[in-house]
Amino acid sequence: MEQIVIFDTTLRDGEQSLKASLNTEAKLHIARALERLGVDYIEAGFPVSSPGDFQAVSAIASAVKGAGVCALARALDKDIDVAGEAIQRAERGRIHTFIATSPIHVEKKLRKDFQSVVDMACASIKRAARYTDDIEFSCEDAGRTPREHLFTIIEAAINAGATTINIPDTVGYTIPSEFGGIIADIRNQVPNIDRAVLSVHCHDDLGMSVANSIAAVEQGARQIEGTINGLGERAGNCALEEIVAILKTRQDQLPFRTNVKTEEIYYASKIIRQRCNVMVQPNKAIVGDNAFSHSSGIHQDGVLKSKNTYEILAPESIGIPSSHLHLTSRSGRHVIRHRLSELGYQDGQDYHLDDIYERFLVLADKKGSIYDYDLEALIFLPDHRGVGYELEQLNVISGSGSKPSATVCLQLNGKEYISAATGNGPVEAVFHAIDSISGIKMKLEDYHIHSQGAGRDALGQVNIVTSFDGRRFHGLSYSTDIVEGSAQAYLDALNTCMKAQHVSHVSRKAATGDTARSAEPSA
Ligand SMILES: CC(=O)SCCNC(=O)CCNC(=O)[C@H](O)C(C)(C)COP(=O)(O)OP(=O)(O)OC[C@H]1O[C@@H](n2cnc3c(N)ncnc32)[C@H](O)[C@@H]1OP(=O)(O)O
Ligand SMILES: CC(C)C(=O)C(=O)O
Ligand SMILES: [Mg+2]
Repeated sequence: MEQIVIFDTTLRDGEQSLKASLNTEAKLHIARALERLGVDYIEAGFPVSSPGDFQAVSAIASAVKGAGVCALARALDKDIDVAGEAIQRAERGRIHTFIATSPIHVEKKLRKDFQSVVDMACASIKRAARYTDDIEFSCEDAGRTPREHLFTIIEAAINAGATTINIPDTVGYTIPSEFGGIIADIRNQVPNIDRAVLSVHCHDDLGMSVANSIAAVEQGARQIEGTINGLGERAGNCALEEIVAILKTRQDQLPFRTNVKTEEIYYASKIIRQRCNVMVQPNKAIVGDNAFSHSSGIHQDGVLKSKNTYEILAPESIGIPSSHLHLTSRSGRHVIRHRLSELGYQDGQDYHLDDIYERFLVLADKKGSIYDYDLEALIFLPDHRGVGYELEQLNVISGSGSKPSATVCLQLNGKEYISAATGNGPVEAVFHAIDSISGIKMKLEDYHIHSQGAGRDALGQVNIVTSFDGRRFHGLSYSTDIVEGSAQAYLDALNTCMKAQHVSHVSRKAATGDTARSAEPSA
């Protein structure tokens, strides 16, 4: 199988797009991750641009042994000399020199004619040969350069000593069939093209950088340039993790190999996110948070039955420990049972799926995402529906300068009961209102609230111990709203108390004919 050379320019083109440039330490950290990943070349920087970048490129050239280290230079003697010096210590040092070839760039930016550009390119390549025999030449804005000009400058560059010819679509202007056509024409029309490796460097302005690079490979390009996470000028560069994953997944269409260790992709992506302070969108191919996460019930069911129903490559092959089944109100029963069984709970023994699923949907509609602790809360949360007081509505007014008050609406046996009360705080006001409905004044012995999970959508777990008539009752609730959670926990204790009252009432009556206090509502 033929090899595709993977040329990483995260530290050069990627770095150009950052709000703050990287220091040597950060660049070295990223370079190590890229070396671990197995890219063939690391374009470490543009040494003439600043003393700091010169230092960073030199440090990477000294430290990295597992990849070639490349330095960028304009077609100017000064740039070439500084680049040559920076890669001096590299085991495999490359100089990458470039000059724009499109009429727009030549005339408007460089303010030269095309022949001067060809001359500058050849002179800089010859100068680079003083430092290394590994010389890359790029025709900047090749995507908008007339074919004849491309053929002319490429032939001249190879004759001057360039060993890699790079065709950048600098402004991401071309479409795949067009870009593939440029590569095919270069291969067919440039007489000495076999003496160089043909490379491509695509930008993503129209979202086609990866497709254009693949089209180029199909037409004979053998080096792909890009960045991890698709970092780079404007809309970014071709995302190398996507290229490598495509080549791995579609061997049937693209029989090429790379030296990249795909299991290192996720690690490199994370290091680069953190060091560059640029996160990736959740739905980013290969490395986004959702790239291996399944959210809808039908997909989750499919993946649980056979992963390849919805996964075309294994997350482990990218270095992601496993795919993730994201629980939302679009999830179905299969995935709930699966996750609970992974957590050690058995349907029928610890919970009843239909029952928990109904409550799962209510919570998921409210919270958005459901985590393991939410599921566990659903198991342990007592369900008094239909067998005690249920909270219908709760309104609380609380703030500095006013006495906290609460209006509570409860339901019991199909009837609604409403009461309002004040308290020292909103929770006490709620408890007073509940007391006035039930007519049972439980004593609050203990009240604990703690967070299940972190973040703004964490669940508040409320544990309450009350006492009444010499007995203690435990109340528990989980809620995203701690006042509502307190009401639910208090009702839980109240409902248990009412059951106990009923039992003792019946048994006492049976034994003595005594009339114990009834727990019927007073409102
Ligand atoms: C497509 C790309 O990504 S190319 C790489 C782009 N990366 C960068 O520019 C990052 C690093 N750049 C820098 O630090 C600075 O721009 C430097 C050090 C390179 C140059 O700084 P300055 O000398 O102040 O020039 P400035 O950046 O303002 O302008 C660029 C000059 O280089 C010239 N130039 C641009 N490309 C080339 C080239 N490939 N070969 C020769 N000259 C070039 C421009 O015509 C302009 O020349 P002028 O001053 O005669 O008009
Ligand atoms: C320096 C060159 C290769 C470049 O980054 C571009 O043209 O996009
Ligand atoms: Mg570029």
